[in-house]
Amino acid sequence: MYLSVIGSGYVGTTIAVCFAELGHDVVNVDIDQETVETLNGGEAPIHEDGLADLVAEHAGPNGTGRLRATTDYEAILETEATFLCLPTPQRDDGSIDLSIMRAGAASLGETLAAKDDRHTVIVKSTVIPRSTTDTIAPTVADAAGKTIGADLGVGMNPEFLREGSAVRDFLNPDKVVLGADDEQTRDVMAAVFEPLVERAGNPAVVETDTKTAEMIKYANNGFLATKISLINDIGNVCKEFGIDAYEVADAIGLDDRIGEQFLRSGLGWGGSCFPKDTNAIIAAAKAEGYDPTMLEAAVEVNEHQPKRLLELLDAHVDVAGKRVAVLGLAFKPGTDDVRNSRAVPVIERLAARGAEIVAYDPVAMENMRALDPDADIAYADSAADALDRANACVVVTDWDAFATLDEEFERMAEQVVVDGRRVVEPRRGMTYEGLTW
Ligand SMILES: NC(=O)C1=CN([C@@H]2O[C@H](COP(=O)(O)OP(=O)(O)OC[C@H]3O[C@@H](n4cnc5c(N)ncnc54)[C@H](O)[C@@H]3O)[C@@H](O)[C@H]2O)C=CC1
Ligand SMILES: O=C(O)[C@H]1O[C@H](OP(=O)(O)OP(=O)(O)OC[C@H]2O[C@@H](n3ccc(=O)[nH]c3=O)[C@H](O)[C@@H]2O)[C@H](O)[C@@H](O)[C@@H]1O
Repeated sequence: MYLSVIGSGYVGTTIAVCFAELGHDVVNVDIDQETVETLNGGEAPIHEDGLADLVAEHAGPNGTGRLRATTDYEAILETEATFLCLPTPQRDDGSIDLSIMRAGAASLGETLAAKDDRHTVIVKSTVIPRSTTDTIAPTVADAAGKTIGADLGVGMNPEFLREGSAVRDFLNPDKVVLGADDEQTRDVMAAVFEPLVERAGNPAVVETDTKTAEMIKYANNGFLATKISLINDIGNVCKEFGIDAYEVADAIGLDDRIGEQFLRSGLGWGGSCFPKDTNAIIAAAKAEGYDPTMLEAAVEVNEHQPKRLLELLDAHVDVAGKRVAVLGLAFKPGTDDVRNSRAVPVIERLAARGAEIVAYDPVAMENMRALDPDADIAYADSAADALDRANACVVVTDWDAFATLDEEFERMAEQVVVDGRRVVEPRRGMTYEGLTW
């Protein structure tokens, strides 16, 4: 099929190149000229394992030609279905901001006004229940001067990929959720995903309506975020008793009703989605008159973890005027994304204490510098350089590279290490504190 994907970020680029890999022809529409030129040059605009090879294979001068990018929405006219992969950030009050989705939907509708045959729009972005039917579909239809159902189908297909394993996750899903409110749209969505379902060994295909598909996404993220906050809450209890929360987690993970994944207690969750999606569904539920206590508690525990890390540091070092090494800036290993990274509140608290901050991350330093250009942070070329003459070290991201550090700690003025991610091996002469172990 000939598909269009609006938005070429972590999700849009990943699904566009994977759809090309699956045999579809794809045009990626983005407003960012640099992103478009990077893709058309056969290079990946984001750092994701396996993405660069697929982009080189399908886009650019030496590619199959199945993927191209443009800033021109008109390119959508020749396609059969369009995925909307636009940002759905949070407002200051935590509620979802659909303004970018509405802008993209309006541009899409204006373009579709010139199309004669039926077109299918598939919302990929994470949107609160009823957004597709009450906001996005009407915006497209009004701008196109078309009728939902007759000449316009609008469906919802939530995405579950994780950053750092985006390509692998998309090509090996545990489920494909097809949210549609009419059979014709559902059939088009099933046809789009048919090559993926076949290649991925027949994962579950969940066919439902659009608002249920929207909710499945929030429930998925809400459950995962709450699972992490629960193991962090239990981890904080363990710490008070001098118990290793990881030993406890290993044991309870053997119960297949709990499962061993997402039991790594520590600094908690960051990223572009868990924070905004938990806040968005909380705000949406409250607007409907229900107060989701558990989800609110998950957010509260998560916000507490950076504070606990600094309390452990304070117990060993008064960092005022002292050099503190921050190891890790990305919100998790395997990505250069710093959106809502736990490094941000940790660095804020260190700065508030008057510490001299020197940070290192294998790939995310440029993004952190761009996120907060005025921050008084020195950036080191290596973990060893960050540790040089430091009076303390806090570990924020569980990069594998930090697990092998050993004699580098000799360069510290004082070997005080507070580990937020259970990644550093304690060594002789080191004052080591684990956040929940
Ligand atoms: N990042 C992730 O791991 C996942 C994100 N999602 C959801 O997918 C959606 C997109 O997220 P990301 O890909 O992370 O966003 P992103 O910020 O990485 O990419 C968004 C892209 O849209 C482009 N854009 C903005 N306005 C536009 C417009 N009017 N027309 C065309 N392009 C426009 C931007 O230039 C950017 O390239 C969000 O709703 C997010 O919650 C869902 C699953 C995973
Ligand atoms: O909607 C999204 O954007 C995505 O959000 C998460 O994916 P992602 O945020 O990329 O990364 P995760 O691997 O889920 O980690 C999220 C955060 O939880 C933290 N985490 C994860 C696992 C764990 O055991 N403990 C823990 O603290 C990580 O450090 C990270 O800060 C979900 O896992 C994806 O399924 C979803 O599609």
